[in-house]
Parts: sequence; structure tokens; C-alpha cells
Amino acid sequence: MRVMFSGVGKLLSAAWRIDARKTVVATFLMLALAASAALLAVALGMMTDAVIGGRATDAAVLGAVVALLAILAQSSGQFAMVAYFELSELIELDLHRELLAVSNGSAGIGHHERPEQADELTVLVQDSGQFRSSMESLFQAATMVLAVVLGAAILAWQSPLLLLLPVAAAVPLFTGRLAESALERAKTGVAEPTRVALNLFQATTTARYAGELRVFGVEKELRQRYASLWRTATRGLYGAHLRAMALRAAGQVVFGLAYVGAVLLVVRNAIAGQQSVGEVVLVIVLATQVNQQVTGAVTQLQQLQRLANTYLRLGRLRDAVAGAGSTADQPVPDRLVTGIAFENVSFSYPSTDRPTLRDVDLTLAAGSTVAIVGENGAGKTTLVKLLCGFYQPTAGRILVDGVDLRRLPVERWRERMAAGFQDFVRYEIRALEAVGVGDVTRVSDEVAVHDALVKAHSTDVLRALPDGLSTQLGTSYADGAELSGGQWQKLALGRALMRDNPMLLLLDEPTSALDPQAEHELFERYAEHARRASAQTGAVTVLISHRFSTARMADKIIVVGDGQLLEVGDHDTLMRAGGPYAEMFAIQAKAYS
Ligand SMILES: Nc1ncnc2c1ncn2[C@@H]1O[C@H](COP(=O)(O)OP(=O)(O)OP(=O)(O)O)[C@@H](O)[C@H]1O
Repeated sequence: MRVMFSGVGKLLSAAWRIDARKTVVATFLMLALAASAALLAVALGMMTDAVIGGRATDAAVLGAVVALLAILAQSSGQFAMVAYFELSELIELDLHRELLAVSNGSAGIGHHERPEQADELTVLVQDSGQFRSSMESLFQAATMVLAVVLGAAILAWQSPLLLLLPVAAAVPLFTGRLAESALERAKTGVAEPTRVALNLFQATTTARYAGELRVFGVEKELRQRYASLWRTATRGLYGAHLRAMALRAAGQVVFGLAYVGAVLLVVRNAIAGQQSVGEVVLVIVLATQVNQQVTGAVTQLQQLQRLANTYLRLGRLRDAVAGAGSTADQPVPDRLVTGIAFENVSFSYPSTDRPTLRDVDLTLAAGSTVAIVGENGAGKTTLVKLLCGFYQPTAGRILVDGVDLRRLPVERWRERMAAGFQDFVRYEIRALEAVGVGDVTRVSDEVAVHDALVKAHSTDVLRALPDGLSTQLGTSYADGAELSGGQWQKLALGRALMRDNPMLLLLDEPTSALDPQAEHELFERYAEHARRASAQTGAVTVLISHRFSTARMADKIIVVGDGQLLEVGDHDTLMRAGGPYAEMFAIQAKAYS
């Protein structure tokens, strides 16, 4: 109950914050609706007595009152809907905004990988379609609860025994709540197969994967897996739905018995001459209303409880994502003087206890270019993710000019870095902005975007764009241009080079779609530029590449294997050492010769 009240409180305060006037209008109309239903029953009872007593004028006036109240009962609901319809939409937007903030607003990305938080997010995303009906549920539930209270007061005035009727109405409410809790528990229990099924569904309906799925002929297998996951999820939910149905039915039976008892009571009183026919009509009409209102209230309160659970989940997720709070108390330096150092860094991803990096000690000197090489899964990208502050080391520290990275405000730190990722985003917006977002302050600056594309050796992409930088990208739009993998990657590379003078440039295989010669030339030019720029900012450039012809140009080469540093040095030193680097270099050189 506390959860429900707190959810309702949050919803009301959101409605008030969004539009106080509409909230007041909707509340007033809701009160009118609640009162008109109960008064209609009273007026009907009085009119019946007037008709039976032969009081024509009274009967006519009361008839008009009945008609007016009936119109009010019908139409105030419609007017209230006009008031809360827009509020509902605004509240839905507000909740979506909050959901997006919780999902994307944190410094780290660990909550997407911790199963319990990923599950919370799945349920929230699934329930987000119901956010819009929350305001309607609140007003309808409040209307019905108020109408029941008013009806109860009138029934008690008729006969205190009749008060048992609204009391019995509480039974289906209670069993309805029990049913909803059982469903909620079941939903949480099957969140994991649901999440996996949704991922599969997305993979099988995304144009990007369509070709590969056909070539490998795996659609059938994926469909079977999808069906099996839904079966698991449905089995889990089926039992809970049955229990919920039984609970709700039991509640309704209790109320039904009370209703029959109430009608028999007033009919007996009327036969004994203790009550008028009008009073019998009043009680029968009111009891019918109470029955309908209780049924409606149960449904609406279930909706409200769902909403309250949404707020609860959002709160839990927000707290978990916020974590221990920021530990930043140092400014980000304007330029690097000594560089960046990994001090005994170990790291395990949130979803696993297995360490991905172990005891990494490493210095990235200010002004240097550094290449990281190693086999697939060695831990190269993980080093970059730690430098971005997506995760905190599980043990050890990363020092920026001697200051722990945790003590620097992560947003400011990221403003001073530029990055090109292996898993870059294909922004389906105008080409200009798809590159410009690399520096949001200059997102539509054509000169800056053009310069970035020149730096990235990527101006040839412009030839593939019918309207140049104004071209809409992506097949989601009828007139959108679809690019090749390499062309998308070139735009991503341009994006990575948008920021002027970053202190840290991270290039995680951003050039894998380019041919080795183009990658070599690009990095050569870039390293040259970086060396000059580093005089101003002490910039460190980190490149991950599987191509040794590119990696050899770096001042320092780091060889990673199974989460540990195997070797560190420049090309000549490592070749002389005859270790893993020399071995891998020789294999690749042979393959190309
Ligand atoms: N989000 C994650 N959660 C759990 N484990 C992960 C996650 N990302 C990577 N790993 C694991 O960490 C290890 C290192 O991954 P990483 O991406 O750093 O390798 P890499 O050297 O960059 O490989 P590649 O050359 O294939 O890109 C791998 O075993 C991988 O399975």
C-alpha cells in the first residue's frame, strides 16, 4: 500500500509540475463525476416516491434533475478526459525522459551488464507503453473510490447494515492487489528469458543482420530459440495468471453475495412498510453502481499499482546507477605534463568474477603515440574502456599526471578526449551532423566537419552522398542514403577527429574497413599531426590495430595477452627481443609478402 501511495504521490506531483491548471480542472471534473453518480440514485429514489405519491410537479422537477445528473455523469467524464489526456501524454514523456536519463545518464555503463539491473531495465522498457494510461487510471480510480465512499454514506443513511456492502467491496480490492503482486513477482522471475527473447527478436528483424542470417541459414534456429524462450517466459507467467484469476474471482464472489443480501434486506423492509418504494429503487441503483465502481476501481488500482512499481523500479535503478556518487575533487588539467599511468590495475566486468585485466603497470608518456596489439579477447578494448571511465578498475589506479582518474570529473575528462570505436554508431541523421556530433559545440559547422574529414582521409565519402553533407543517412528514411561499411566507418573516423587538440585520442580499430595501405598512411599523417599538437596539450594517442605495419610506427607498442602486458617497447626493441611481438610481426609480414 505504501508503494502505491508513494507512486500516486509521485504521479500527482509530476502532473502538478507539468501543468497545475489542467491538474486542477481534471480534479474538479472528477469530483463532479463522482458526486453526480451518487446523487442520480438519490434523485431517482425521490422521483419514484413522487410518482407513486401522485405529486406531479415534484415528479416533473425531480425528473429534470435526474436527466441533468445523468448528462453530467456522462459528460464530465468526457471533459475530464480532455483535461487529463494531454497531461497523460506529458507524463509519459516525463517518464520516458527519466528512463532515458537512468539508462544513459550515468558516467559508467556497468548497469547494462549487471543481470539484475539489465532485467529491471527490460521490465521498465516493456511497461513504458503503459505510462500514458497512468493519469487516466489515477483519475478514474479516484473517481470510483470517491463515488464508493459517497454511495456508502447514503447507504448507511438508509440502513447501517447496508454499510456491509462497501465493506464487502474492499474484499475484491484486496484480492486484486494480491493478484497483482503475484503477477509482478512472476514478471521479475521471467525477465531474463524475456530480455534474451527480445534481443533475438531485434536481431531477426534488423536489416543489418538480414544477409548474414540468410547465408548461414540460421533464421529457423533463431526462431526456435525465440519460441522456446517465450515458452519458458509464458510458462512462468501462466501459473501466476491462473492464481491471479482465482484470487480476483474469489473477491468478486464475496462482493456478489453481499449485493444479493443488501437487495433482499431492503425488499424485506419495503414489504414490512419500513421503507418506501423510492428507497428500494435508491438502494438497488446505488448497490449496482457500487458494484460497477468497485470492479472499475479494482482494474484502475491494478494499473496504478503497476505504475507505482514502475516508479519503484526507476528509483532502484537510479540509485544503483548513481552508485556511491562522484569522487571528483580535482580539475582536469589543461595539458598533460607527465602522462597517464596504469598502476597495478586489475579489472573484472560486472557480469563476471573472472579478471579481464591483471596487474597492469603501464605508462603512456605525454606527447607519445602508443599502439596496443594482441590476440582477440586479450583485453585491448578493455584498457581503452577504463581510460574512458566507463568502468572503474577493480584494483589499482589510473593516474593522469599523478592524479587518480576517479578524482577527475568524468564529463570534463571526456570533453578532453576524442575517440573512434570498433563498434561505432551509424547515426541516421544528416551526414553533416553524423560527423559534427564528434564535437557537439560545432555539430553543424561545415568548415570544422570538412576539416575533420580531411584529417581522417575520408573526403571521398562525400562523393557517395547525393546532397553532400546535407544528405540524410540511413534506410529508415525514404530518401536516406545507405552507405557501405567502410563509408560509415570513414564518417565515424571523421567524427573521432572533430575535437581540436584533445588530450587523449583513442582509436580502437577505427580503420579496420580501410585497406592496410590507407590505414598506414592515415596513421602516419595522424601521428605526425599528433606529435606537433602534443607540444600544446601533451596529447597521448592510443591506437589499437591488428595491423603491425601500422602499429610499428608508434613510439611505444604494448603487447597484451590474456589480460596481462606481455611486452612493452618500440618496434626495433621488440623485434630485437624476439618475443611474441617479433613472432606475430613475422607471421603477418610473411602473409603479406
Ligand atoms: N561487457 C563485457 N562483459 C563481460 N566480459 C567482457 C565484456 N567485454 C569484453 N569482455 C571479455 O573481456 C575479454 C577482453 O575483451 P576485449 O574486448 O578487451 O578484447 P580485445 O583485446 O579488444 O579483443 P578484439 O581484438 O577481439 O577486439 C574477452 O574475454 C571478452 O570476452
